[in-house]
Amino acid sequence: MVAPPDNDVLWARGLHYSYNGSPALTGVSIGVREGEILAVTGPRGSGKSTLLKCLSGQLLPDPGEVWFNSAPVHTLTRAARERLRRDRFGWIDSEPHLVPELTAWENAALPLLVRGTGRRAAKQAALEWLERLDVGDCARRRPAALLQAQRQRVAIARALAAEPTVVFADEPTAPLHSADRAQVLRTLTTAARSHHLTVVLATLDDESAALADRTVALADGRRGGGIPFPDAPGGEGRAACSVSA
Ligand SMILES: Nc1ncnc2c1ncn2[C@@H]1O[C@H](COP(=O)(O)OP(=O)(O)OP(=O)(O)O)[C@@H](O)[C@H]1O
Repeated sequence: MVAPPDNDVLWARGLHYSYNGSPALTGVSIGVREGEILAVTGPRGSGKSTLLKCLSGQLLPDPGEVWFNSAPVHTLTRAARERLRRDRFGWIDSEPHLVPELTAWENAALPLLVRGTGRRAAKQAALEWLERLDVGDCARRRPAALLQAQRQRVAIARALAAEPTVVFADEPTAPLHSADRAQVLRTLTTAARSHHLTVVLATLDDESAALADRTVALADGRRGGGIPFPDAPGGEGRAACSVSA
């Protein structure tokens, strides 16, 4: 096993993953640099979600290696991977999946509370993020009393309030209308830049991908190629793409 390059917070090599014998990833390698926003694009079924789940330790590649800093995620026990996800990673799904019995602020504070942060500090962090995401006035309501778009904003606040090292966002604006989509994505990317978070964003939509520093395209579980941005001559900067298959 060879450790990843120093400037990659996440690094994966030769990822394969199959669901009941049906291949979803076939030899994807990728490096994600600290503090960058990386968009993973590709049509439905191309393997974006599976890649994010392998990178975040939810799924174990077979075969393949995933490293988070100097930790070989693919060799960690299930309990160690769960700790890593709880303490260092945030996850935003295309559906909000909130706890129905808890209010919006309690949902947003949940990862901090689980991690042992005091209730007052956790509440304050949750309320700040709910405000930033324009759902501060929903803080005391339960999910059933919220619109789907409001619930999704609460789920995004929940991922960011815990100040993870890496945020995995799997089509995070899918339940939002297009006007909301741009605003929420901008909030997410601005927050990532100001808090120096690394973001891996799976998206079907070119507008969302354009907010990223780099884009990696998947097709049929393999690398499709990076989409060059106009302001990145020579394939460097925003267009540089370290995925290979
Ligand atoms: N739980 C599962 N069980 C069986 N097959 C699955 C499962 N999840 C994904 N797949 C299959 O794996 C392949 C890759 O799916 P994946 O969800 O990773 O792609 P995706 O690019 O994220 O697609 P989408 O945009 O629709 O979410 C697809 O063929 C999909 O049908």
